[in-house]
Amino acid sequence: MNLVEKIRIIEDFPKKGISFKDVTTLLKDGEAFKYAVDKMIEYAKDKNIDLVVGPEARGFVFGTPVAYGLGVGFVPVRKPGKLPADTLKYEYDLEYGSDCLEIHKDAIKPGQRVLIVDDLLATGGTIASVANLVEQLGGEVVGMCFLIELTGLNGREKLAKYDVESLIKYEF
Ligand SMILES: O=P(O)(O)OC[C@H]1O[C@H](OP(=O)(O)OP(=O)(O)O)[C@H](O)[C@@H]1O
Ligand SMILES: Nc1ncnc2[nH]cnc12
Repeated sequence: MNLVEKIRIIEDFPKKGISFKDVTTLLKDGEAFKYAVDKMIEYAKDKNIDLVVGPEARGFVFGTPVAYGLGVGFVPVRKPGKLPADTLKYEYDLEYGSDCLEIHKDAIKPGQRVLIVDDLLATGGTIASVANLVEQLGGEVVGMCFLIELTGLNGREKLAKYDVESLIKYEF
């Protein structure tokens, strides 16, 4: 199956100069969605994963079916103020300003093997922050899997010490 055909590209969204890769057109195609999730499961199945971790919001959409397929739990990394129990916070820089992500302090036990899943790797800022939170809790990031990678933004450089997989690559 050619997953590229399932991604809608909207130029200059959400602002001028951004070529937005819309995954909703893939998600609404059951066969394509299953194929993409199955490919992610295939990548992870021999890595002895204990937990899948995904960032809000599109990381939930791909991370939860991958966790289900691997027969393991899913841990959400959320935007500020959304998680009810004690959290660990990580603030990271954006092109303009900064953002913050949170994880429950009791979400990961030291030594657990973690797969991080998200829909898209751009600058790598989000997932580098997710990996930092996982490692602060003693988790071991044994793989990262994305539906889409924007290779021109060099997100992999931020993730150089990790095993990174993406199913679809665009330059930008
Ligand atoms: O590699 P980066 O430069 O960090 O960009 C990639 C992130 O950007 C999007 O999340 P965002 O929070 O923008 O949107 P969402 O809430 O729709 O997931 C996307 O889902 C990735 O998580
Ligand atoms: N170009 C892009 N398309 C969709 N989601 C994104 N998140 C960051 N950059 C993106």
